[in-house]
Amino acid sequence: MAAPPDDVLWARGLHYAYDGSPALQGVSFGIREGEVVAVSGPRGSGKTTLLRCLSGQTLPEAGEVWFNSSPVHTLGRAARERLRLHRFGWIDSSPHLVAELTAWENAALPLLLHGIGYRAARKQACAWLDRLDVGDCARKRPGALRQAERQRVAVARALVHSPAVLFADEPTAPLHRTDRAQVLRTLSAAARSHGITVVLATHDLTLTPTARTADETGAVLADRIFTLADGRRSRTPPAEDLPAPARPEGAAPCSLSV
Ligand SMILES: Nc1ncnc2c1ncn2[C@@H]1O[C@H](COP(=O)(O)OP(=O)(O)OP(=O)(O)O)[C@@H](O)[C@H]1O
Repeated sequence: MAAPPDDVLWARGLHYAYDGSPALQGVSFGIREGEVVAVSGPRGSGKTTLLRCLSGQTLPEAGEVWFNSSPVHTLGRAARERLRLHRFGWIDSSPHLVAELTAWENAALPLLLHGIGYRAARKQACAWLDRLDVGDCARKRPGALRQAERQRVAVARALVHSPAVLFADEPTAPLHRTDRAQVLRTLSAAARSHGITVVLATHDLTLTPTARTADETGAVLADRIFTLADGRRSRTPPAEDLPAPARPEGAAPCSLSV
């Protein structure tokens, strides 16, 4: 099947089931280079499974996933791991940092795994921590950081090697309301300023009483919203593919120097 010409990452007819219970039922998806797409839907609608299939962590039972000209769905485990290490970034809802390493060492991990020298890796990691407003935490270990600071370190780690595609799975779920919008704006602005494509799984506004504004879910920062329900793409307006609100150059508002 030929790739859509403008899509950096695309999938067709994805099916996946856990022990016979379907999580994805024929989902197709595409994202252009530099685009920020929010994957929305209620709990259990298949957002995480979709991101895992798109990023090569999970092989779909049927369907195709292509990253540029690479057929992710047919690559072996080692090739998919290389793809994830070099071309993708991943942010989870919980910041899984290495407790024994400092914040900058955690942020530098992808670079160190790429074989970049210690000094250069530290410089790049500290620059990202600065951009994400946690530069003063660089020498602290995760245990000495607040949850929001740990999540910013995890964001720095996901961006430090300038991945082609960043997958963010409910990255603000554990944060307080006041931190959510700021972390999302920072993430979005950092990705946009570096031309990084973003697939952001975010909970359904209507089902999340703690999220009072679209800004807190990332929806307002996205170029498009792709809505899932029961493992299928939801066709229910108005949530499907809403254009982002008009804003200069499509950029998210952000006061940080990213
Ligand atoms: N490891 C697993 N084993 C069994 N069932 C699973 C597993 N992971 C997910 N599921 C089920 O698959 C379906 C889709 O789950 P998924 O986590 O992809 O949805 P989600 O939209 O990300 O949900 P949430 O917002 O709660 O994270 C759900 O019914 C879920 O219970």
